[in-house]
Amino acid sequence: MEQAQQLKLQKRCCTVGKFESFHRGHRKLIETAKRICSEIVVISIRGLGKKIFSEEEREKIAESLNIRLINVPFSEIRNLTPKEFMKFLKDLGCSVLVVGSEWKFGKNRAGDVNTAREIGKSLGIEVVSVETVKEDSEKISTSRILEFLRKGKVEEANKLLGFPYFAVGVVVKGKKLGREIGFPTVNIETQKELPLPLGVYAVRLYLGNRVFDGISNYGRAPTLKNSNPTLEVFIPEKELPPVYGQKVKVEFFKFLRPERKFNSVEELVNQIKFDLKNLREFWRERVGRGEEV
Ligand SMILES: Cc1cc2nc3c(=O)[nH]c(=O)nc-3n(C[C@H](O)[C@H](O)[C@H](O)COP(=O)(O)O)c2cc1C
Ligand SMILES: Nc1ncnc2c1ncn2[C@@H]1O[C@H](COP(=O)(O)OP(=O)(O)O)[C@@H](O)[C@H]1O
Repeated sequence: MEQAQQLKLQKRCCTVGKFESFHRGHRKLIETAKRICSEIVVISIRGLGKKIFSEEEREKIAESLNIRLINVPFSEIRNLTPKEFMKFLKDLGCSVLVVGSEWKFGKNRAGDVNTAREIGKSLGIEVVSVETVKEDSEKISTSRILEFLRKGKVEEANKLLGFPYFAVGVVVKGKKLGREIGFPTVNIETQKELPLPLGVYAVRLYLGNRVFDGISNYGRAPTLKNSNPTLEVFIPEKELPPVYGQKVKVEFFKFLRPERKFNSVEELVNQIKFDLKNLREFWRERVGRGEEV
């Protein structure tokens, strides 16, 4: 084996932060770490800031990135001085620390990358800093992504994330009214409250090892039900197998329109037909732009 490769195999790269969303900034850190180390540990400080994924969803992302995710409550580390914090990393077996250039750490955020480098020398931890990843001259952050999601700006949020925003949930029984009006939907109980405005979205449904393009209504269905906000997905031109109790994933691509209360079922049906036209248009444009289908 080549010597450089052998050295890489012995190294454990660690990276520290909230890591709520694994956005493009976070992923640049992980990619940098993967070039240096064979093992990557993401030390995720919990209990700070805004959330856009459930814990299980974050674990799924970590799995897909082939990294080890260690969740550490903020209360456990909040009083550690920079020196104590670096010692904590050493005890976790970190030989390299990969962080963003603006990273601050330790009690009262007293330490920065230079402090880490200095302390790291005596502990045998190499510190690698990564330049801030920006979009439109502004740092990519989970709170920026959340702002976009809250406004229904799904495409903008996805651009910062670097992957489609998604929700995992379990298929539950609906009222079966959808079937009566010609649009049977899969009703999904999500693990988190969606930060999205109530309305209609272009989505992709992952069911076992099958993937379906679909349209979802996230809302109360005020025309027929007036329920608590529920995520429902209709798959055009496909008959789905019975899936109650199954875990599914829904990826969001575009907000098509806000949810409305219609005066009659006929009006609702006509609107859904129009939504389906818009959905087809959306996928066509996406293919036209050369984005993956
Ligand atoms: C694409 C789509 C858009 C919808 N938009 C609305 C809407 O704007 N307002 C509304 O009251 N119901 C709307 N619905 C209907 C309800 O979301 C729901 O499908 C219906 O009440 C059936 O519920 P069930 O699955 O419990 O039977 C829409 C459904 C679909 C598939
Ligand atoms: N846009 C970015 N570009 C580069 N590194 C980033 C970016 N955002 C966060 N990081 C780094 O990722 C690690 C985790 O940061 P985190 O606390 O999750 O940041 P945020 O909440 O701003 O997304 C830190 O080392 C931080 O410096």
